[in-house]
Formats: sequence, C-alpha cells, structure tokens
Amino acid sequence: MSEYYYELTINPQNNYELFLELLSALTNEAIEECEDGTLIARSEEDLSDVEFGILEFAKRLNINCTTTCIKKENQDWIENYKKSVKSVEVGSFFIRPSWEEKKEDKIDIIIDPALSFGSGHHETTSSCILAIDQFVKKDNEVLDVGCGSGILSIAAAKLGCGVDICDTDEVCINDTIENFKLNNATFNNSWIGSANKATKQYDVVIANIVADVLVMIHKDLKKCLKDGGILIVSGILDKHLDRVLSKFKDLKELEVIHKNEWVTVVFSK
Ligand SMILES: C[S@@+](CC[C@H](N)C(=O)[O-])C[C@H]1O[C@@H](n2cnc3c(N)ncnc32)[C@H](O)[C@@H]1O
Repeated sequence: MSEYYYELTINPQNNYELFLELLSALTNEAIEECEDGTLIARSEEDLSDVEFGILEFAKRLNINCTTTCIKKENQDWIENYKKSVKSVEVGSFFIRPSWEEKKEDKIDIIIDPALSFGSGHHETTSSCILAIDQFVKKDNEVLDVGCGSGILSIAAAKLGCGVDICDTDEVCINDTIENFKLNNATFNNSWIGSANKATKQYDVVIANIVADVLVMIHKDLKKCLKDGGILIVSGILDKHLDRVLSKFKDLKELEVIHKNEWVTVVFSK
C-alpha cells in the first residue's frame, strides 16, 4: 500500500453523464457518484493528467466545470473497519469478531459481521442472551425460531444444550451453519421456515422476531413447547407489548426485560 493516494473531484455544471463516461474511460478506478452531482475518483496513481483531460473536455464543450485533485495520506481501510466492529459483553457471554482476543472468564461467542441479524449489540438480542443466561440449563432441548446469525442458539449450545434452528430466510440458515463451525459448536436439526414445521416439543423455545410475527405464530410457538418449558419472546416495541401479551395469557410470565424501547418476555408453560 502506498503512503499517499490522490482524490480527484469533478463538478460539471451540466452534461453529468458525459463527464461520468469520460472519467470512466480515463481511469480504471471505481468512481463515486455523489448525490449533489460530484464525481470522485481515488487512486494511488497521480490523477493530474485525468484532471487535465476533464478540464480540456469541459473547455471545448464550453461547460462550466470545477475540479480539485488532492494528495491524501493513505489509511489501512481494513484495519479501520475492523476497529469499528466492537465486541460486547452480555451476562456470562463475550461476543467478539474473530480477530479479537477472547476473555478467559467469559463464555466465548464469535460472530463476524455478515448479512444476518444478530451481532449481540441490539437490545433484543442482548436481552435474549440475558434470559438464556438465567433460564436455560445444561441438556435443555432448545429451538431458536428466527435464528438470524445463530447467536442465541450458539449461546444455548455453549451452555450444553441440544439445539435446533429455523429461519424463514435461507441466508440466515447458511450464516448460522457457518457461525456454528466458527464457534466449534454443534446443532441437531435446521430448516428453512418457522415453528409450525417443528416435529417435536422443546424445553426452551426462543423467538426474537417482531411483534406482528409473534402474534401471528403464537399458537405454533406454544405448540412446540413442552409443559413446564420456557418461552423467550423478543423484538417487541413497548407500544406493542399488550397486544403480544394478550396472546400468551395462558402462560405464566416469569420475567420482563426492558432495554430502551424494546421488551423481552420470558414465560413458562
Ligand atoms: C431480529 S432477527 C433475530 C436474529 C437473532 N435470533 C437474534 O436474536 O439476534 C429476526 C429473524 O427472524 C426471521 N424471521 C422473520 N419472520 C419469521 C418467521 N415467521 N419464522 C421464523 N423466522 C422468522 C428473520 O429472517 C430474522 O432472521
């Protein structure tokens, strides 16, 4: 990596597309198209010749166009990005990206940034982890409905539970499978879909999904829960709490966790 790079900005007053086309022809670098109509090219090569070509083109077409070409200090973008991904401590667990060191006195969970929801930072995920810490016991059979990144089922697996995972989004199932490998953990069954496809009853069912979906699938969640089992539901905004609670009146409320405007509820059947 060079110590410096060049940043060329181009502001044509009109005929934006012509300038974009010319810039694309003059450089192989990626071009940033800003909302205000500015074009930006960055390169470790000096872009003064490109700037000269653009200004000559504008002069000949009699188009008002301003440019700047500035030499800037290069940064280690990957290192900067890595620094922006933070680890988080939740109860007994330490959730970290793979490039950070683990904490010896905590249960280690590795989650690298990916598309699926569940880094541990969101209030709903961290509240579910607190609930898992408190209510889930070794050897419990656990179903994670809407597994996302798999963070909750990995937490349960690390406590010594047998876990099944499901999500309506195939990408999440694939990310969860990868994250289980990354964490050297195992699950039993997985499927694309929801709690209605469960073929057995569980000691613990966890569903961190939005209120509307919890209301929609409340019967399925209860059906796949053993008598005496624990149900953890989350993803509920304060304002929707009563609507969700009304669907679980037949269960016993054990704990309600509030974090900012988000609520997580733990029931027993
Ligand atoms: C908020 S994320 C939770 C991810 C992770 N469990 C966590 O706690 O961070 C909700 C997940 O539920 C999935 N989902 C949405 N509707 C669902 C449904 N009806 N059944 C199962 N999963 C669903 C989404 O694809 C998404 O991955």
